[in-house]
Amino acid sequence: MSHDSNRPLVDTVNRTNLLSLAEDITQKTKDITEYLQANGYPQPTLPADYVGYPETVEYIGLYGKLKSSLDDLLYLVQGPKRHLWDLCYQVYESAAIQVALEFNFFEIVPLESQISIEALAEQAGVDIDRTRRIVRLLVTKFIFQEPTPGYIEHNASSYLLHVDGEIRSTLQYTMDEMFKAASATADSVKASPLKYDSALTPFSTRHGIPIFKFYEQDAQRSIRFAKAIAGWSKLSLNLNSLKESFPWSEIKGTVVDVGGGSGKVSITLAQSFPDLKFIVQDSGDMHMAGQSLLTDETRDRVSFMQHNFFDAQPVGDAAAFILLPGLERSEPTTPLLINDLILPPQGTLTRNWNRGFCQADLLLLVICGGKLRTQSEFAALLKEADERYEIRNSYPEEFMGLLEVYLRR
Ligand SMILES: C[S@@+](CC[C@H](N)C(=O)[O-])C[C@H]1O[C@@H](n2cnc3c(N)ncnc32)[C@H](O)[C@@H]1O
Repeated sequence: MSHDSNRPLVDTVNRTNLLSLAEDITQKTKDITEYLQANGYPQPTLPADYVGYPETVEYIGLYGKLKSSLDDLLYLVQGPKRHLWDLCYQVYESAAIQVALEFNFFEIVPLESQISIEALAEQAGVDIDRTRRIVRLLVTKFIFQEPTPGYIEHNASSYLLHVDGEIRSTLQYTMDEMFKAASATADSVKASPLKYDSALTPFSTRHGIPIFKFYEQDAQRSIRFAKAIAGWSKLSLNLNSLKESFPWSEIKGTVVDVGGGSGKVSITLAQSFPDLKFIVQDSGDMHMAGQSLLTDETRDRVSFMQHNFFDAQPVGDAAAFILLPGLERSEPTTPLLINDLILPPQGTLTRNWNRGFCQADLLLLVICGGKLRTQSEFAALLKEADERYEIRNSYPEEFMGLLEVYLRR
């Protein structure tokens, strides 16, 4: 989605009037209903296995506008005390999801039928009392349902966590190592209130070592992290926009995907551009998760290489580098493609979109002392590394931005 479509439109709604907001919500709901009808989508009724939501730019835009008004109405109707009350309880809701994930509740509850809470507890190896209390809180948050007292079945969200191991990994690593790291954020700021870097992060405050050292030492969590990154792209990122934002069919040869994780991006590109080969470089054990993502049409063209991107780049003569370069030894036309979020200028986004960017920005702070950057901040950072870097194109597509950078020769 281009940011233009997210910019606040001239807004005639009185956002501090309940009925004015409610009428706006009715109108925006009608817009969605009409969009679904006109484009042949069913109206959502949410059976557990329902996955029919359009993943189109138009639908995401319509949904975002409705959500903004729903948020405004809720805040107006509940007021600050209830709002702060809810914020406090978010911690305990996360605690419940943490236990459900750790003890495999999502896989234990069968796909098509109910299970008694007793049987769930027994298979999970947790006492009935705590199992019951945890699932009952989750049911109120649209995770599982309890159609008959004492019996649990999937709703659409828990169903997705049952069937999709990558999305499940995204929730698991978030509620495990990342949630623990996030809870050490104030401690980390206290330890160094006026400056931060990639060594002093909430993650290292909580776990004792920086994030990628942590994964180097823990093969199981490293594989889960690779799957989790692939899961993120299913939940929020639109890989299609990456396919469209650069003329991949015009380059020939090998693309080096630096810090490419499990290779999800390369494999997706390889499926659409059969003339390109990819080398996925990563310092961790990510390739183990990547092997299982390969398909027959991509197996010969996507390879994995363990490589620390702080060491000299072993591949020269590449067609393109995603993220970090070995540009000196490649043609001057070889682009460095930085695939990252590009922060739009402040004040140009709706609150929903702004929240999404701010959340990702804090995630980077917590895990590696990183941050989101605007295009001009990227330009300044690149110049710090080498004066000759030039950004020639940018595609600030929602959460799949791309900067096309060249080394001037
Ligand atoms: C957020 S993930 C991105 C994965 C992939 N590019 C994607 O978009 O799906 C960052 C990746 O960088 C890798 N990484 C971190 N430090 C590295 C280093 N020093 N050398 C190589 N890879 C590194 C991590 O192992 C991880 O897979």
